[in-house]
Amino acid sequence: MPTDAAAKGVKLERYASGGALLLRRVASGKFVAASSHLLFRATVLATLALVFLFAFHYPSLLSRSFSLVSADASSSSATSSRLHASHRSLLMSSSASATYGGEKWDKEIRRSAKPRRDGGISVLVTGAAGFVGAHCSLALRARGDGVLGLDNFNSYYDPALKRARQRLLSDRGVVVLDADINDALLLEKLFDLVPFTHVLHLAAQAGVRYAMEAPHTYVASNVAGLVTVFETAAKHADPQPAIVWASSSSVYGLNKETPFSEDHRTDRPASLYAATKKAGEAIAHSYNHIYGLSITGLRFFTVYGPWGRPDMAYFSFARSIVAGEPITLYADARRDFTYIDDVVKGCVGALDTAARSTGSARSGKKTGPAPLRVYNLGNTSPVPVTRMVAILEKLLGKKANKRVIAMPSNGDVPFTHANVSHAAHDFGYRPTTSLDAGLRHFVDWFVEYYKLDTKIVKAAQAAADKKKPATKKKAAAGKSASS
Ligand SMILES: O=C(O)[C@H]1O[C@H](OP(=O)(O)OP(=O)(O)OC[C@H]2O[C@@H](n3ccc(=O)[nH]c3=O)[C@H](O)[C@@H]2O)[C@H](O)[C@@H](O)[C@H]1O
Repeated sequence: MPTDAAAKGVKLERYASGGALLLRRVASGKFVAASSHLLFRATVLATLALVFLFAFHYPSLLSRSFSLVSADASSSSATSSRLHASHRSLLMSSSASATYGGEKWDKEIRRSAKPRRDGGISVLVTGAAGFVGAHCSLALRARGDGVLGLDNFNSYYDPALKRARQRLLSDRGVVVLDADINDALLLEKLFDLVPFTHVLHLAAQAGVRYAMEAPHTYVASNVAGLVTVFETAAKHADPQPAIVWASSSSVYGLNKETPFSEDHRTDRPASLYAATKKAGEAIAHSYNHIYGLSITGLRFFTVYGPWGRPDMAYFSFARSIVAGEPITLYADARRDFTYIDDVVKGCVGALDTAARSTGSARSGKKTGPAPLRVYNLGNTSPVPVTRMVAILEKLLGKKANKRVIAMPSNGDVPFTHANVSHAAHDFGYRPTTSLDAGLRHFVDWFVEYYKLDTKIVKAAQAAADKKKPATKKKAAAGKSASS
């Protein structure tokens, strides 16, 4: 009996627990039903919210108007956010979108692009809020040419500086659109509105060493973006414009022959940046060959000056010297530093001597061969980076906290030196600015732009002038001192 009772007890317990289980199952069944209902409602709501957000952020896809591209101006300079932001902004629009088109917009574009002198040219400048782009746009506008700029304002470096350049251009009547070179529809729209005689294509992902951190941004901008510009110019623009674009001294890569001449080997790039520029030169060849596009590539040599790029060594060193932060110098590095005004003269010379394209977007045929040119735009006098730092120290009145290390394996090359005889022959390119004179212009601008203590800097510059022998003093005073 005790065993029976015990067995019954176990059974009862089983029934009881079975009942509880049943009850729990019934309850959870109701719960599941109730939750699926809720889940269903939540999904519907979330879908509606997403559709709304999508429509709000991407009006271009729904309305067939054109979307503006602009990078997140407030993003920090931390590498990860820079990487993310610049990659995103190369191909996508960000939260700050707006629409293109409309009578007023068309009128603004036409007004900006219209030459104001007889025989003036009409130039679409890509990367117009960039360093070289802004200077070239100003120079073209100053002599009465029509200029329309575009720039994606990505945050590879401080977009506030790009906006300041945009304001400078706007004050002189040059419109710089927030737009990306990968936006083919926008480019087509611009070519529909304006019969541009020239495209000065300067938009690119710059920087030699950053290519190791963000390789795909280089492909998106320097390869895909370049193709989009060539495609539109070749197949849509009527008439086809002549194109002048920014290649780089970095294409010489591991070349050891000096000074670097356009005839030297360029098939051993040392960085991905260099490889994308070299790819650009090959792509230019094919568009010239097939479509009769007149194309000129300019190999820039470490361009510096006022309104420059904060990622470049001379600029970031100046900031670090002022802030008392250490700088790292790569031992024995030398560069053919080239002053911006000299480079601008080279760009304008290349535009003025570019023969017309020979193709037709309508027929898809070319009437004959069009020119394909490439030129070095350098200073022809390499200077050790240590010397560049010494000049900055003198001009800023402060010693740098230097750390010298062997050049790391980061895509850098130890030495550049341009032979510019082709550019000199074809459009009279003659660089005339010494590194002392050019850095002085840079420091004057730097001090004013960042509202630094001018008194300290002026005193340092006066002291430096006193120490100089008379002939050098004269050379440093002029903007176009000989190098
Ligand atoms: O001619 C070009 O085609 C390229 O020029 C520019 O590249 P670079 O000549 O490498 O300029 P930049 O970075 O200012 O370094 C200058 C020097 O400082 C040395 N350098 C650099 C950094 C550092 O921390 N320490 C250092 O010694 C370094 O070893 C170098 O010797 C453009 O950025 C590039 O976009 C492209 O246009």
